[in-house]
Order: sequence, then structure tokens, then C-alpha cells
Amino acid sequence: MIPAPTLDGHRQLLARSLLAYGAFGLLQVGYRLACSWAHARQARTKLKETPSSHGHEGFMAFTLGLAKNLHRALDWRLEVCKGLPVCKNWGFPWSCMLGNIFINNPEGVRHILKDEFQKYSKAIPSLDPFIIYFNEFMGSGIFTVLHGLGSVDNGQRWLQMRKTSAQMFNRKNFNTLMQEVFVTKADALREWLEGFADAEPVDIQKGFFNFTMDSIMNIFFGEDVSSQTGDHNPYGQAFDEAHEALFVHTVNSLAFNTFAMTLLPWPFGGAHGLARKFHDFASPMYWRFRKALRILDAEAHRMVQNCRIDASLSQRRDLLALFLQAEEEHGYSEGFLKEMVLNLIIAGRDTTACALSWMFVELARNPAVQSRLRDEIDEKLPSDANLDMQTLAHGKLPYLHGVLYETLRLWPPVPFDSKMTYADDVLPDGTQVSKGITVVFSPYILARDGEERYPDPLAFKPERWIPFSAPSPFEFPVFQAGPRICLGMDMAIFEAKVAAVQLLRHLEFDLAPGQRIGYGTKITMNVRNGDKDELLVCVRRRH
Ligand code: HEM
Repeated sequence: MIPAPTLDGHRQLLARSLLAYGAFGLLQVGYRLACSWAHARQARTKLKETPSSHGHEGFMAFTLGLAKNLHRALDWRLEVCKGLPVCKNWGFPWSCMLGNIFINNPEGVRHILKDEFQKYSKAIPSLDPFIIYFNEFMGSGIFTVLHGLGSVDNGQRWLQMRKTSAQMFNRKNFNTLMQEVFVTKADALREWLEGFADAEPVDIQKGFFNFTMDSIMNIFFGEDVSSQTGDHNPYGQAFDEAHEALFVHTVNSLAFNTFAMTLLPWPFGGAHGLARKFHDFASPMYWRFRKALRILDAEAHRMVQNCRIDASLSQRRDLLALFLQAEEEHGYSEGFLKEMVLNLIIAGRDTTACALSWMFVELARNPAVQSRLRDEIDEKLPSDANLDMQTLAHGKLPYLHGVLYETLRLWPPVPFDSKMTYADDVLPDGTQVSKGITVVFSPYILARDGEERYPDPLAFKPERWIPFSAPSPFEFPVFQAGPRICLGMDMAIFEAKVAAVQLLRHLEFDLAPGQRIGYGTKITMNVRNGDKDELLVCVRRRH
């Protein structure tokens, strides 16, 4: 008979188990660090000849500099990378995390976005704490899914989604709906702003975010809401709530997640380890994020179900209805539809609202530009003229087109982009890039550090786009470039033009005095007034 273990026996067993786990943990973390150190060393050796950003030679120097200058991150980066076509920025000495290669020349941008497209894709969550949460929000939709060597299916899922959405975007009935909706919603925005005419300043940026959300709800879901007049829009509200909570939680968790992913053993460490799960569980911001995701999911479910049983489904022209009309042929699941629409909303809503906000910053700052644009609109577009892709084309309203392109050049809504390298590579200038390194480029910096491309680069000059010839997407990667170039570029340009025309036909705008205009630090660059996300303008009726 085996004797029952004593209390001492239990203690000894526990102590031995802890010791064994400690040894296992040390070995595992040691092995992880050794691999990561060897990788970082190899990558650094290859980059011996590549300059660091000005004044940031040592480890962490760049990261600490960035942390100090977060409120003006883009301009700080422009200063420290100025004149360097390629430079390196190191984070930790023992890993490539927080380090990157910064590409500031069109040939390099072309190389990663087009010529060697297969080697450069989105980051994988296990290596990037930010992507973990972003993917929880977006699922594996068109915006987040990997392509090329980074993907398990050689990019087939991405290609399939790209083709499907491109087909829908090219449908004639979808395009006519889009045009009608933008005009109607821009008119609602004008009416709302007229309520503030010759009165107190109004946050026009809020108006633009409502305008783009209301338009998208109609074009994508067939739901007619008017946030300007206070309509309840649970999907839109949950979307904003999820976005905000995602951002705050990610930033607050960065230090902890970097520590947990690097220095804790299984089952606590790693991107999907218990430490991160406990940390999320204890964070009220994470609960806010999850609650908003549940509402988004329930709302999307409701809209899909309503659309399915809608007796007039065959006449509907919104994106969801077009997908459901094609369902028999393609068999789209509800999950696929919900993810697809959510991805398109995140791609298209904030970006266009940011573009419009910056356009009105520039119009309000430059009264001569505003007045010349109004003259062009008055002269070329009588008040009963239709607003469509043809009447608003650059050949018909060149100054409007110039104002918009100049806004996008100086204030690109996505000012920064990064890709991860999935195979060793050599950039066109000879820089050797190791697999696993992050490469970064910035349309904001390319436009401002390019005297030869844009003389007097910091000045707002719509004339530089007249006569218009489309810029190379590698010099002007505002909508990205190559096979993953933005799918909604024409839609966004048209939407911004419609809103500008509808507002300027009736109203004049000045900046409200006393504001400290700057930019936010999210993925999309909104306008900030000091520490608030807002753009206050004084509105006047035209006589
Ligand atoms: C001024 C407005 C816009 C700007 C500046 C813009 C910019 C961009 C950029 C930079 C990307 C690449 C992101 C990345 O992969 O890292 C992108 C992708 C994308 N955009 Fe836009 N976008 C705008 C409006 C829109 C609109 C209105 C839509 C349509 C709803 C849209 C749909 C998409 C889609 C579907 C992708 C993913 C394409 C792919 O990965 O194959 N965008 N956009």
C-alpha cells in the first residue's frame, strides 16, 4: 500500500515544482532573448553604413526622443530625419522591437509597396502589441489581413476580399446611390452649420465626422440616420466608443505588454499569454472596448437580418443589399458581411472627415484661397447644377481639385505607415534589410522634406496642382500605392468635394480666435485644439 503524502511531502513537491518551473522559465526566456539578440545583432551589422536619425545614435535614444515629442511627433520626426533618404532608429539593444528603418524616398516606397510587394506586409500580432488590439476590433477583414510571404495562403484571402469589394464599388447603381447620399447629407451639414451663422463658434470637425458616418451608414447599410439633428445611431456611437477605448487601452498597455511579451515565460508571456489576459481583464478601458464591440456586433446582426427579410431587397442599392443579392451565388456568411462592412467603415469614415477638417483649417487660415474657391464654384456651378463625378471633375473645377490635393499633401489623413519584412531584402539604395524588421514611411514627411518635388514645401499653394497631372503614388502615397492602394480614393475625393461645394455656396468661415491648432496622434490625423479634438470656426451667411 502506498503511504498518503504528508504535509511536508506536499510542501516539498510544491517547492520542487516551482523550482522546475523557474528553471524552465529562465531557460525559455533566456532562449527567447538569445534568439532575439542574435537577430538584432545581425540586422544591426547589415545596417552599419546606414545613418541613424540626426542626433539619435544610441539605443533607445530615438524612442525616448519620440516619447518626449509625442504631441508633435510628425514634425519632430521630420526634423530628425530631414535630408536622409533612409535612416535607422534603434529601440532595445537585445531586440528589433521599437526599432525601424525609415524610408524617405519615392524609390524606396515603390520598392516596398509594389516591386517587392510579396516581402512586405502588415505586422503579425505576436510581434506588435498594437496590432493585437487592432485585430480584435477589425477581425481579419480586408484592412488587416496579411498578403504575400507573411500570409498562410499566399494572400488569397486578401485578394478575394479585394476583388469582391472592388466589384461592388464599380456597380453603377451603387455609385448613383453614393452621389445622391453625399449631396443630401452635405446639405444637412450645411443646415446644421447655418444654425450657428453669425453666432457662437461651432466645432466643424464634429460636423464632418457626423457627415461621413451618416453617409456611410446609408451607403453601406441602407440606414438613414441624421446625427446632426440628434438621431440615435447605436452603430456609429459604438464604433466611436470602440475606436477611442482601443486607442487609450493600447497606449496605456504598451509598456506592460512589451514586458509581458518579452520577459515572461509560458503560460504568462507572449502575445496571447495569461499576463496580457489578466491585464486586460483588470482594465476598465478594455471592458469599455469589449462592450462597444458587442453593440457593434448586435447592431450589424440586426441590420443583416432586416436586410435579408426586406421585401424590397432587390431594389436596394446599398452595399449590404448588393452583397445579399449576390449571396446565392457566393454564399457570404454573416460574419464575413459584418467584418467587410466594419473594415470599410474604418477605412473610409475617419480618413475623409480628417481630410475635410484640414481643408477647412486651410480655407479659414487663407481667406484669399477661400474667396477664389467660392468664385470658381459660383461661376462654374449654378445653384441648380447637379453634383456628380463629372461636374466636379478636376477639368471642370481645377481650383477645388488643387485645394483638396494641397490639403492631402500637407495633411495626409494617414500620415504614417509601416510594413514588416517577411524575407531578407535589399532596398534600391543598397540598404540591407533583415527579415522581421519594420520599415516605415510617411506621406507627411515625404511632402515636407521634398524641395525638389514641391518647391516651398510648407506653403499651402493649390496652384501647384493646376493643370492637374496625377502625382506618382510613390511620391504621394496618401492613398498608399501598389496592389493594396486605397479602394475608396475616388469615393473620398468626390465626397470631400461635395461637402466643400455645398458649404461654400452658402457660408463663409473664419477660425475662432485663441485656438492652438495641432494634430492628434491616432492612426488618422484629426485636428486638435490644445488638448481637445475639435476645430472651432465662426460661420457667416453669404450675402
Ligand atoms: C481621404 C480619404 C482616404 C484616405 C487618405 C485613405 C487612405 C488609405 C490608405 C493609406 C490605405 C492603406 C492602409 C494600409 O494598408 O496601411 C487605405 C486602404 C484602404 N482604403 Fe482608403 N483612404 C481614404 C478613404 C477611403 C474610403 C472612402 C474608402 C471606402 C469606403 C476606403 C477604402 C479602403 C480600403 C478597402 C483599403 C484597404 C485596401 C487593401 O488593403 O487592399 N478608403 N486607404
